[in-house]
Amino acid sequence: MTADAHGGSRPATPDPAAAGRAAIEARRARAAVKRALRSGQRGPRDVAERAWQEPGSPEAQLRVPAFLGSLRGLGPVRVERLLASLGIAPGKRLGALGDLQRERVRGWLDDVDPSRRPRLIVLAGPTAVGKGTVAEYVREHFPQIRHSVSATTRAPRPGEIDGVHYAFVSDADFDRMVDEQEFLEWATVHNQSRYGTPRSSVQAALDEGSSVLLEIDLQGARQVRASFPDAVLLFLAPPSWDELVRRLVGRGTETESERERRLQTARVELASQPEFDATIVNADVAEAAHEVVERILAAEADRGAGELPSH
Ligand SMILES: Nc1ncnc2c1ncn2[C@@H]1O[C@H](COP(=O)(O)OP(=O)(O)OP(=O)(O)O)[C@@H](O)[C@H]1O
Ligand SMILES: Nc1nc2c(ncn2[C@@H]2O[C@H](COP(=O)(O)O)[C@@H](O)[C@H]2O)c(=O)[nH]1
Repeated sequence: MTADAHGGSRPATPDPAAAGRAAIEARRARAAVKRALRSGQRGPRDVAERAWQEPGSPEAQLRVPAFLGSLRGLGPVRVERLLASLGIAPGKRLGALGDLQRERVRGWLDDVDPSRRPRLIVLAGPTAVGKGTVAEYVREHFPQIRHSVSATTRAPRPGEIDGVHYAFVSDADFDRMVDEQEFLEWATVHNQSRYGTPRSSVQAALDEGSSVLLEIDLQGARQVRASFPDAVLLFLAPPSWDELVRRLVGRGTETESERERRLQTARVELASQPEFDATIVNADVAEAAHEVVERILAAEADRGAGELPSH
């Protein structure tokens, strides 16, 4: 609103050029969602859930026929029949579906690809090998894969955001979370700080049909292996020891003594590679991230991950 000559207010003058630019941008964003669906880079379940969680998103603005028509093997005739059987009008946007229609879409998507099951994926490896960097690439390029946000008692590094990179908690809070069995696994890492994977958010993501990536240490990986035999354990290895040290020093976030402590743990972690389902060498971030995703997709197509047992 802007003030008028009489001190009142009136709606801001519409700016047709700005509105036109916004419309073009929105169209582009919807086209990107359709491309990702067509290429398999994003799954239909992920797109639908995003549409229902974020009403303003490009996913929510996508019309249902455009959404369905982007799935492999669905031509216009099958889309029309499907819309009729799901009781959805052709002009409807994905985000505007009612609860019953959403349930019908979910059920149909589950039937379409019953072989695909969400999996718990562990990405472990020595300090500074690039776990966080590779996980970030996966997060940016493959949003259908969820990432668990761990709780930790260590202090945030510059630029780290509470709730995004970690939930930074006090020792007392961590004790309480352990007592209340809130962690799916937890460990004291590098003999210094405690880190744990929250059980409830991981279970929620699996329930929504998404695989979940846990970026955790070797002790955590072993606990996951023991509790969830279906989990896939990936080991990220450096091209060489010298390169690992270069990356640790280059990151510049630890003191000399902290680096020494981390490198001691790294030797133990490197020796544990045979315990993992696969080793991926992180020479190039994009290549390593694509290999991680290929392993996840192969595991999803392989067999189901059951409910998380309570322990
Ligand atoms: N393929 C790569 N080539 C060169 N540098 C890389 C590569 N991958 C990661 N790095 C760099 O290595 C450093 C460590 O990466 P990152 O912090 O992701 O490691 P990490 O395994 O998560 O470490 P930590 O376990 O200590 O948290 C960063 O400076 C990052 O930019
Ligand atoms: N067992 C767990 N290990 C975790 C978890 N979250 C992170 N980590 C690992 O800790 C080290 C150090 O991390 P940094 O951020 O302080 O450099 C690294 O190996 C992480 O993978 C967790 O929830 N459980």
